[in-house]
Amino acid sequence: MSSVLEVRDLSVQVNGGWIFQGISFQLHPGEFLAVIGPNGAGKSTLLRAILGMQSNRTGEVAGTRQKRALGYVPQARQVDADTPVKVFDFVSFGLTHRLRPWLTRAEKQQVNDALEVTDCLEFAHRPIGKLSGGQKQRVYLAQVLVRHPKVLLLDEPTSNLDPRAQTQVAEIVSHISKTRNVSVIFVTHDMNLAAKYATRVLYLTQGRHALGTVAEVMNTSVLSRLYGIPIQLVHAGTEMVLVPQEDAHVSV
Ligand SMILES: Nc1ncnc2c1ncn2[C@@H]1O[C@H](COP(=O)(O)OP(=O)(O)OP(=O)(O)O)[C@@H](O)[C@H]1O
Repeated sequence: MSSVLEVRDLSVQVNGGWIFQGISFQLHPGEFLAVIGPNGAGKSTLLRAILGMQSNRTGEVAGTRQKRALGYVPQARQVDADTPVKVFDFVSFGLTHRLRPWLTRAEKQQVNDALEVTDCLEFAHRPIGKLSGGQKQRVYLAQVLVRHPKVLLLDEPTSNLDPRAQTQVAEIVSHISKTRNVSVIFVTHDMNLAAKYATRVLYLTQGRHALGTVAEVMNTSVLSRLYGIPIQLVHAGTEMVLVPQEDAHVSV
């Protein structure tokens, strides 16, 4: 199967230290790659490096000649509560070559399609500033989907959302990935969310990384190597929790 994106030996160095080093992977159509790791591990830096927005990058990114093939939603986008722009118009700003003040019938259909697949139709004519955090995340997703990207790069689209809204966003992204063959790079802190939806996981921490299926990466030996200390992976019901070895006696 041909890949839509190929990352070869990607490294970023800042102030003489490596944020990450030698990351290589191929992303296939419809794949859902979760990038996980603690604060400051370099997850956002990795997305920026893939997009060519990061200085001090070495390595290569191939397979995406057209910029619009990449749909990027950066971390923590902010829209002022008083912003009067209606959701429909906000999503239409994502259309390429939107230089005219009107939309063609085909463009309106594109916007409606993006609103529908992200479950935003019911508030399409409300001001975006008045929406909840989860609703806004879906609108940001719709704004990039309107261009029919081949790859979605989503930087923590579920942070600061309650569990129900997190699941709703992840379900929508997973559905788009499966039904439209869109590849996804989904940054999250939440390894349980990653384990539920990802076909592969890239775990970053302390300049080290591991890439593979959930079972290949989310295990005691790989995590202990990444963190450089013995780590136990404790299963608490349906959830996984990382426990440093000295605290492994903690009952859950
Ligand atoms: N251009 C730069 N100049 C200086 N430091 C940088 C630069 N780019 C990234 N960094 C540093 O790289 C590290 C990784 O940051 P990054 O935001 O990628 O981590 P993250 O895993 O996304 O964190 P979080 O989960 O908190 O969002 C941080 O220590 C950050 O300060």
